[in-house]
Amino acid sequence: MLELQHISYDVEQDGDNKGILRDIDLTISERFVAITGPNGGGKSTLAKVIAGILTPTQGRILLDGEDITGLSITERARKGISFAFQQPVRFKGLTVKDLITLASGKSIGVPEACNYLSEVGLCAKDYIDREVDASLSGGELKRIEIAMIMARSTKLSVFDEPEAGIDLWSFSNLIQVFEHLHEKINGSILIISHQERILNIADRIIVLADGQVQRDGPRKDILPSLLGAAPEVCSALTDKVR
Ligand SMILES: Nc1ncnc2c1ncn2[C@@H]1O[C@H](COP(=O)(O)OP(=O)(O)OP(=O)(O)O)[C@@H](O)[C@H]1O
Repeated sequence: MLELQHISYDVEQDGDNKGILRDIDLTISERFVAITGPNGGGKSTLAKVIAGILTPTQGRILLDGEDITGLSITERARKGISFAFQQPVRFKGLTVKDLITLASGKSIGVPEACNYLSEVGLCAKDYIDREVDASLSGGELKRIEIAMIMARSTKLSVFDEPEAGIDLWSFSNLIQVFEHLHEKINGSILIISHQERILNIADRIIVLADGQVQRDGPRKDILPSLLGAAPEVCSALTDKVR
């Protein structure tokens, strides 16, 4: 269970303090939680604060009751937080199999590594020995990153807009991947998304706007109002996958 207690994140702008996150209080224990809301609302910043990439100006973060606010990304990863970037990282010199094996933390054979690739819709034999370098497309890289997170199977997996940079055809496969993850993952998935089809598989939806939690509740209570909602939320929901 992840607890965010009075989390604020300020930046200095033109000599003033600008509140990017403002007094956020959330407890996340559901299996699949989506964070959505208008552009610039603070979603990516919140994901980075959870992963340990940014340190909050105020507040505490607890994972299963343990205060992890002062821990680095690596220490948090060890405690069981995985983070998938909007723009995945390339690892020159390592193959796809190397990365999946590293992520799983144990020695796994080619068939098992291939299973993870198949689950994210990649034809395993074409990818298993490929180097994770600039020759992979953004969508391929994103799916490899999701396969790594599946192999890690941590307490909390955070995905920042997994749909970004993925074509519509691959996006349909990605939805299936997340539906599958929802069924089989042991921990929680926290996913930042503007996509109705992703929000549609969430147990809970949190709407972040202007650095604050604007709405929060079970999908059935939040999604209908979002779909008929304020213009800026609607455009944020529809603008993203092109
Ligand atoms: N280091 C920084 N300095 C100044 N402003 C910042 C900084 N980091 C973030 N911001 C601003 O904070 C706001 C929130 O940014 P963030 O990326 O968290 O939004 P988001 O909800 O993820 O947006 P999107 O839906 O467009 O991805 C934006 O207005 C952004 O420009």
